[in-house]
Amino acid sequence: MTHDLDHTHDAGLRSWVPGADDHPDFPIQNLPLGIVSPDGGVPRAGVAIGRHILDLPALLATNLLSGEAAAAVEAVGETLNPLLALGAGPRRALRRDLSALLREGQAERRTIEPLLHEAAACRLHLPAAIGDYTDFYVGIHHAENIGRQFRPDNPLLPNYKHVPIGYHGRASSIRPSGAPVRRPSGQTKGPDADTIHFGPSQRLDYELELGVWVGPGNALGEPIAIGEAEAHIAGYCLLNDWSARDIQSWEYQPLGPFLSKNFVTTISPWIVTPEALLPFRIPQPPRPQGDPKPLAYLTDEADQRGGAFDLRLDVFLLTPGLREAGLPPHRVAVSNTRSMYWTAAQMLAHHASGGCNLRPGDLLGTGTISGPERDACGSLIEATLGGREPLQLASGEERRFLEDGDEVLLQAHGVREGFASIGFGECRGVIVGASG
Ligand SMILES: O=C(O)/C=C/C(=O)CC(=O)CC(=O)O
Ligand SMILES: [Ca+2]
Ligand SMILES: [Mg+2]
Repeated sequence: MTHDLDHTHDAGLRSWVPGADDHPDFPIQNLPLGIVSPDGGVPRAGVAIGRHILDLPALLATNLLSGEAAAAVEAVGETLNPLLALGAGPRRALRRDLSALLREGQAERRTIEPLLHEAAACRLHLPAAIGDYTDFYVGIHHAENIGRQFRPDNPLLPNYKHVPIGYHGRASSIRPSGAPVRRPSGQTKGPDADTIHFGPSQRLDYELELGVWVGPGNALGEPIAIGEAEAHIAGYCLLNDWSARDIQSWEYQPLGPFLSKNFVTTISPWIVTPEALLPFRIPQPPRPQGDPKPLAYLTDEADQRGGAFDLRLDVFLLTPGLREAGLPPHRVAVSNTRSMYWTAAQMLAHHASGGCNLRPGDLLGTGTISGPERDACGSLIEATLGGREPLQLASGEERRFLEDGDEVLLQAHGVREGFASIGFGECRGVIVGASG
């Protein structure tokens, strides 16, 4: 990696903000950036610290931020795009200053305390205006599992281990955590049916993914070298690529997913920075024997050494039956980003390799991240083997696919001995009935 662990990562670091040290997602070692409306006010930049959000424009007005950090906040309006565009320098300066200002023993505590909002009283928005969204397919276990269902004779197509496969998604329907997910209607054809039908999807599913936020980006026609790719990544979020499997299986050939995946995509609203995730970087897991070496434009020594992540991923399902019985959400899966066949840098370098320009605030999805086991599946179509083996819930309910009123919650956490654990915050959505 291009930078190192520093004092902001120390496990012993404590914050004066009440509750921050014990927060499962947002201790002082994380400091993710977002756009919030405190108490219905105008959207502005904020940083999550425990159960609170620090108002960044208000902090700027105190003159407590140093030059480069102040420039980062000055750039921001109602979206973080201008800050993402500045790249790593100002973002790191801001992290250093925030870490110092929120640290236990900070003499300016009395000045900063009034600038904190209770997160529960804030509305969280999309952190950036997303110009373009692309979804990859780097979860190799998912690709094998779902490939087996869509193409039993040919699950993993021959290009998979050479090309980071992706499809262009839809930016307009990306929503922050908590927004309702309306069941889409669409065209379907049962496997043995001879008629084609239009109506509400009967095989509604979720997909457990990470989102990758693009930073500075490239000019049209000027590819990003793999060794430079990290410098163009501004941060990460959780991403749920809601998918209507019945619509998908009928529409997807030969051009790929279209309406089956563009009705809504949910993301967690905090941008977790590459700096915060530094302790959880790992070498790229070695490719299985016999797999081809990636081409040179996808190969970088530093990326191989530390371009992958060790992040625990969880999927929970809360149904109306569980809710009414006062039972906890059902844990459907525990997975890990180690199952990514390609790194974020490889995704980004590949995307730009033909000259396509990536712009600040563009979003890349990794694709569904499933582990090899049944209880590590990042989608229901995998977990229930296409609906053949439904989930059995403590409420007595069964689930093959999502029903109206079901809520899906995704989580991601970095957990490593000797370091503070950090999380991504919430990525949740409740299914509401189809319109009309
Ligand atoms: O293999 C297929 O035809 C379809 C795959 C998907 O539905 C997955 C997709 O959106 C990419 C991913 O999430 O991995
Ligand atoms: Ca997907
Ligand atoms: Mg989608």
